[in-house]
Amino acid sequence: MSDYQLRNTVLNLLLRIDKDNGFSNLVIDSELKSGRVNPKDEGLLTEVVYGTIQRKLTLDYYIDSFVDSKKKLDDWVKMLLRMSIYQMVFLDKVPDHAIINEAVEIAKKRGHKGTASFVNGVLRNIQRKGVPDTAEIKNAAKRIAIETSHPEWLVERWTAAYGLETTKEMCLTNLNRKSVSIRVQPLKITRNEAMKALSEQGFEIRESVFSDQGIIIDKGNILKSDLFNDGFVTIQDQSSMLVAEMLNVEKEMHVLDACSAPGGKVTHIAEKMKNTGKIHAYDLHQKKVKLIDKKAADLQLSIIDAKAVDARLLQEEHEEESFDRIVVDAPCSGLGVLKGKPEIKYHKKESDINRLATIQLDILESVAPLLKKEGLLIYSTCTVDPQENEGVVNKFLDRNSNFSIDGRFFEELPSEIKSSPGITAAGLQLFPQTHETDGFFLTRFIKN
Ligand SMILES: C[S@@+](CC[C@H](N)C(=O)[O-])C[C@H]1O[C@@H](n2cnc3c(N)ncnc32)[C@H](O)[C@@H]1O
Repeated sequence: MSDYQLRNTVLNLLLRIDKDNGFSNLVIDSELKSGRVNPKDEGLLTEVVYGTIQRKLTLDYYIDSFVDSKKKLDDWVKMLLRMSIYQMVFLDKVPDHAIINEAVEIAKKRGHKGTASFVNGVLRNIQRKGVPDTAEIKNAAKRIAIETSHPEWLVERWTAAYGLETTKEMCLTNLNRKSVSIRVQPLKITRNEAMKALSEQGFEIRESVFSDQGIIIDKGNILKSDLFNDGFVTIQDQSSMLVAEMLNVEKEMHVLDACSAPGGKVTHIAEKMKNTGKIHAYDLHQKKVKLIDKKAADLQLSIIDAKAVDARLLQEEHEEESFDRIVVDAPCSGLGVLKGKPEIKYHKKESDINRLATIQLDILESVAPLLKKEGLLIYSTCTVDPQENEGVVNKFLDRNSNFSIDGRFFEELPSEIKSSPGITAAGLQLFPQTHETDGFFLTRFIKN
């Protein structure tokens, strides 16, 4: 693949992610798996696609200061400018003149001579004058929003909840690439055995403190390893591993996972139960239920019964007090996973949060009667938002006096996390900047 073809592919991927609301990680993975991209170019392709999405608002701020606001740009022209400026400003692998020449070539082929000279003019101007200084933006929230490419409403919302410094740190951390962590399937391999095998294959790895099944990968592509392809390990963020760790399951228990797809946590729970007992795993979408079945089959776990049912209607499926443990890993705004799925920050609206908080509470209330007395219920989300997290927990407690937060939850947390800044009476909010994880919330209720 020539440099020109590589840049054209990057542009196509970016347009696809933008137009179809596609998840960047899925779109990139499928392109890399297609075999069309030369392995030596994989790093640059991934970096430019992610980086351009991560920095979209910053890049648009730069473009706006060089382009007349009345000029209407085609989507592809704007995206071509964004990806070119991203490389010129934030990467130093390719010289500016080569980036500009290739952008002009693409513009010539996709548009006409006029488009090419417009693209050339904007990029040469930026090369000559440099990008505008964001320090001149007086309003602090607006400045963080532009500098870290987060929508202003989100910066204001986080600032109100966690303060300006924490918000700034969180927004900056969200610009970093996501670290990969994996979980071993302990019925097939021990963590030590997996670590030894990975080290021998040249991976740089560390033990996770979140789970005795967890391994952090500092270097190496796990998707290409036999351990992954043969179902000895699965990819899971360390924060998500806490759910099964804190659920305290035992062999032969009866467990409900109300929002289960694609099956990351439910398979971990099945491993903890040593593939004995029964887990009922639900998800709203039939298509996604297939993903749970596939993950369970890959990991050779047979106790998971997956079915498409709206979790708000589970009282029609099961009798009261029939489960020892319940997990509600609720649909949420996903604002904790912006490192890996940066496009989420542009698609989410503040009004989505009200709607999601209602669904989260409805699901909790629907499954609450199904839990046995003294049973444990974990509520978790992959978001950083006080309304969806502590807010939903407190509303649930107000309306369900037979439930309380299980105080042992805080004692049982891994020692490295016990004094985490995100601990409140309602549970544990993990921030992306604190423990090398996604932003994640979890808490444990006990039924009295
Ligand atoms: C955070 S994800 C769950 C991730 C999963 N627990 C895992 O570890 O792989 C939330 C899931 O809830 C599902 N969902 C959304 N609304 C639902 C509902 N009313 N009932 C059941 N599942 C729902 C979504 O389809 C999505 O797969």
